Amino acid sequence: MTDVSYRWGRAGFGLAVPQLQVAAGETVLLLGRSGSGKSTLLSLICGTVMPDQGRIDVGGADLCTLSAARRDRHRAEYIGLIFQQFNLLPYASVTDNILLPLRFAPKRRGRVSGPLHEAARLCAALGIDEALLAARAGSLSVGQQQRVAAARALIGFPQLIIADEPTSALDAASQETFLSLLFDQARTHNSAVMMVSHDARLAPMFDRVLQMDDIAQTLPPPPQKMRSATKPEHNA
Ligand SMILES: Nc1ncnc2c1ncn2[C@@H]1O[C@H](COP(=O)(O)OP(=O)(O)OP(=O)(O)O)[C@@H](O)[C@H]1O
Repeated sequence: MTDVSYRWGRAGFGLAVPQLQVAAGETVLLLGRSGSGKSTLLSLICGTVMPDQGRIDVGGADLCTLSAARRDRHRAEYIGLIFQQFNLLPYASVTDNILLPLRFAPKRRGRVSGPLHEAARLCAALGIDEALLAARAGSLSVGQQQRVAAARALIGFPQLIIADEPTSALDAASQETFLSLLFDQARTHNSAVMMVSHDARLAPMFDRVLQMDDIAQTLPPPPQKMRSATKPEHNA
């Protein structure tokens, strides 16, 4: 992204990012204090919020030039998402959850010759027991759900995997195991991974570590209008 700025509402939190690039296959950790705008930045990269100015290139297209419907399709094709709460469909099976993005992304679907086989392969690679493939996603442990969410993001190997605090519910050893399994899969297909966390201890596992304070500026609040100077006074 280049020269991007965004403000929530008229006078809400504002963020400016002069330059941010992620190379193919790169793993990037984005660190920053609570409220510094990490999730806002991820929403801009995903095209779920549109910048007030600037360019955001994902998969060879400037998101700002796409209609809302094309942006949704573009996101499904080029970005795999792992949310903090995983956002799995609790009543659907593990397999159906993993296959879901392929419904909205024909190019990703085209890269998967046998979807059921690929879902099972990803599960095995990420340490999900084969017996769980038919289980309801909502019946799984937090650690298992996180791996299913990773398999869903990886299927069809989009160019970019975005992960918003996906390991915050796990202990340190489980976090490391999860990340190394995720990175092994992403690297085999040159998918980049950009992950947000509060936890600087994860830094050595990543190719590059970015601090919000170094890549983004918080915008000052817009000037208040001088309402009292123009408003007629009422005498009681
Ligand atoms: N939907 C929204 N509407 C209005 N303001 C919002 C919205 N989402 C976030 N903000 C504001 O943007 C600022 C940055 O929030 P954001 O969630 O991006 O930070 P963060 O670094 O991800 O925080 P955390 O680490 O606590 O998740 C906050 O002041 C927040 O109130």
